[in-house]
Amino acid sequence: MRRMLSRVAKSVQNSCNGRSVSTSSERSAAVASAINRLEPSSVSMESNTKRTLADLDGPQGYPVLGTAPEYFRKANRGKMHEVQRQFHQKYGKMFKERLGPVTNVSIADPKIVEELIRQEGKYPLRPPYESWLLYKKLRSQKAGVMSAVGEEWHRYRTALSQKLLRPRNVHEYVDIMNEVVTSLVQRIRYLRDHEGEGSTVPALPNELCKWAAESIGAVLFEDRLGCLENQMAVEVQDFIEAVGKMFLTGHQLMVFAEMHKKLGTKPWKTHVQSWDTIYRVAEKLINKSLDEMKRGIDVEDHDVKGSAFLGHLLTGTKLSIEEIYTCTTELFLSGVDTSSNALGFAIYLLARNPRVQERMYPVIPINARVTTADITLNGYLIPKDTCILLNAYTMAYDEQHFSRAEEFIPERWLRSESKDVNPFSMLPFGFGSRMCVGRRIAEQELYLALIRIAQNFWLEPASKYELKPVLRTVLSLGEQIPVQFKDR
Ligand code: HEM
Repeated sequence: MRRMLSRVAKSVQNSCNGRSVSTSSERSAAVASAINRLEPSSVSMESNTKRTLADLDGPQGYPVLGTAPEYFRKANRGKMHEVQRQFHQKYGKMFKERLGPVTNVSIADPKIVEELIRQEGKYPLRPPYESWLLYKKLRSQKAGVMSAVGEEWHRYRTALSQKLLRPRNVHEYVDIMNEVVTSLVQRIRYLRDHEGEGSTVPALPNELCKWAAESIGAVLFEDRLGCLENQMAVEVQDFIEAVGKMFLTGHQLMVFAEMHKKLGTKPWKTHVQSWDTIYRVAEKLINKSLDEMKRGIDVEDHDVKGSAFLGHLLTGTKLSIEEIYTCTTELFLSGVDTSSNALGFAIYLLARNPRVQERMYPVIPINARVTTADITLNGYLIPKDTCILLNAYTMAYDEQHFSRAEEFIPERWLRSESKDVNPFSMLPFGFGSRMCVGRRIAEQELYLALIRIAQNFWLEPASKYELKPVLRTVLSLGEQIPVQFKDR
């Protein structure tokens, strides 16, 4: 981690000196993986108990609908993480609920999270939304690394991990990512001076989505998409909006997706249109990059290389061309809402406290697994195919796991201070062989962006706007961030 930071710092320094050096040849040692630090703790499997799902407590809910109406109540819309937290407060660290036809088990205790994850098989299963599967069937579209299951997923994952998770490979993108951050800083300054009031930047969350799209685009296509230009390509803005809508409607269609499809409801139609736009724009960008690569080969011009990432998928893996398109599309869309919201919440919190920590807003507040075999969890026999919700948000606010849980105490994450923290109480990128494949990319993007923003601006709270976070699969910022950017 220290090496990664020093590599990042070097690039930041270079960009401050107004130059950018290519350091692709530099060998960097592997960033210490959090996974390797996580040794199994003494978890009791309690296999001698006979408790089953029937013995597990939880909210009763309504006939047929179960607890679904609770989440669609006006006051609770977009706040599933809060509702889950309230259920945990009432029913304890493990409860069950029926969401329409599906029974879910929710857990919010690091020991139980560890117990679950230590029992994962070769192909961990994070449940894809039913609406995604319905869309793919409708358009005869293959699943990619985010949505595939079993052996298919494992093949994709193996092909992608080499480029995306090896620190040495990720470091090669530091300079281009840093150039993207330079554009972001310029854009913030421009919007603040020309369109903002009182040093604020209107619609900042959308600008941060553009930054995230530009940044992941730079990795996947090794090209600048122009998202942070005053006149950006309409198509990429369409893509960003479509990603937001796809995640929002995917969340809304979490229960009864099939029924929405049959009735042709508005969320279903929006969902389909959003996916169509996502695939259309991504395909165009991939085509452009592949054409460039071909042109370089045809004219034997070594300066025209196209994307090293796509080149690797084409020549270094056995993925078919269709699989390359699908996986690249899923990586592109996964990199937008996640990194942008993480950066936005960090900016917001920095403005309120320079010693801020972003864990207060884990952007994936609820992760999930489907059991691939019968298992014992916290003394309960959980059958195969049960959906388990891992409630990071609830754990983050639990005094049992974090003292003064509601306060900003960034020092708690210093190595010297964090020895009493159970690592399974905070897994922002998930865990195990199915953890976030973009983790190293996201960390590098965020270090660069936060360092450069802090170097350029003094952040202060603004009264003009209000933060209204909404859960739309990813915990998102809403329309505005109440922050003032003062020049340093
Ligand atoms: C701060 C930013 C990010 C956060 C907090 C985040 C978080 C997560 C989490 C919690 C998961 C589920 C892991 C699990 O089930 O154990 C995940 C999966 C995934 N993420 Fe990220 N992510 C971020 C950025 C990115 C970026 C930039 C990319 C694109 C390169 C990306 C691509 C993916 C993909 C493709 C998956 C599915 C992996 C699989 O199923 O094998 N993420 N992410």
